[in-house]
Amino acid sequence: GGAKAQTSPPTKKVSDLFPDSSYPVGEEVEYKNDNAFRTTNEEKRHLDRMNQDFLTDYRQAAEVHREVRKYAQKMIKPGMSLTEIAEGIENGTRHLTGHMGLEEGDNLIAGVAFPTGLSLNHCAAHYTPNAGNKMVLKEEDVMKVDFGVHVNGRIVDSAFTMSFQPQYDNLLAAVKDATNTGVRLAGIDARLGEIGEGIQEAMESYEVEINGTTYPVKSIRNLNGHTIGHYSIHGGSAGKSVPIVKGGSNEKMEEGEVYAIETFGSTGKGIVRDDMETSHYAKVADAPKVALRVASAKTLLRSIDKNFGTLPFCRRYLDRLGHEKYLLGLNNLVQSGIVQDYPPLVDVKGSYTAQYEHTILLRPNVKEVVSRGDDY
Ligand SMILES: O=S(=O)(c1cccs1)N(Cc1ccc(F)cc1)Cc1ncn[nH]1
Ligand SMILES: [Mn+2]
Ligand SMILES: [Mn+2]
Ligand SMILES: [Mn+2]
Repeated sequence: GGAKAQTSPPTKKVSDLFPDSSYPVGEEVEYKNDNAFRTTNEEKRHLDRMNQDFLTDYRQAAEVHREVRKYAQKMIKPGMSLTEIAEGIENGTRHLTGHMGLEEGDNLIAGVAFPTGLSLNHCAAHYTPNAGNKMVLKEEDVMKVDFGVHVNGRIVDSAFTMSFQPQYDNLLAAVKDATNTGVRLAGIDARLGEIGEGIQEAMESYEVEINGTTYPVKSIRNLNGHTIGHYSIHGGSAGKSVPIVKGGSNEKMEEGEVYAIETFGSTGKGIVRDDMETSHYAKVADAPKVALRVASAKTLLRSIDKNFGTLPFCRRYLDRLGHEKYLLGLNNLVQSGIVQDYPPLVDVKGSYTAQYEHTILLRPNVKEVVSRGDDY
């Protein structure tokens, strides 16, 4: 394409590709039934027009996400190390937002919103390589690519699954269908429990044959979608969860909320537990002011505050900022309740899990699937 086309690897800021902040609007879906009035209601449209900066920031982050994942889907091949995959995605996000995140505070303006999840096979979420990781993507792997982009704290949390053998196609189809069902059922006044029921029904209508054995696809019952707040990946203490199985709460979705609709399918037990070495961490929003005994914990906490705030980070990001021998301090911050650790979440060994995730905006007059692309 002309001057307006993105390079591969992606290097051009999207703010240069879309002058006057004219980023693509996400998929707009009208509200149904009792909320259908919102489409034309002047007061709701006025409220929406008042959110221009919020919408522009969200759409810029979403465009970065689409362009980076398009590159990732093309470049990721078996034989590549997980580290080079993660760094390729993170550097794409940094170049396209124009924020490399090396100077203090820079990553809080725009850039990487949380660690690049590259969870394999029975591992469903929160896995990214730590320094020294030698893992290489294999042809038989099922990899969940879950990464975040933010602009001024407006976080796009979106994920997809990559596989290289057709035997996994039905597993991926089940989860893509389940996530799209969740996106369709979501809306102002939609009840969280009913969304979970619909997701599970779609998910569990599939089966998949892998290496000669046929498995029913199960919805992972202790994983869920979630609200997203300003610089807050799970909507903080008032955050809501979107179940992906029946039996959830009667609570309703509300006007102005932002949700990550994510579903996970599995050929295993359909339950995950913590396992393996932790890579993902985040400062707790209303953390207690604890007197820190460990000196290194103090300097580390100052760096976390200045570079990530409450955005999740991983050990590789601390390495990149020049921190060394920080593990004692980091573990002290976790023990003190100042930083939350997010260990990898795994189903049983030998099982296969898949994920799709979109971020949706419950605007006053319309539902916008801001992370929608022509890929998923
Ligand atoms: O499972 S969560 O911890 C959660 C918390 C409350 C409801 S769901 N989590 C939030 C998160 C935690 C750490 C991260 F580095 C990034 C995100 C969901 C998620 N993980 C990846 N994409 N979405
Ligand atoms: Mn900028
Ligand atoms: Mn995610
Ligand atoms: Mn999420």
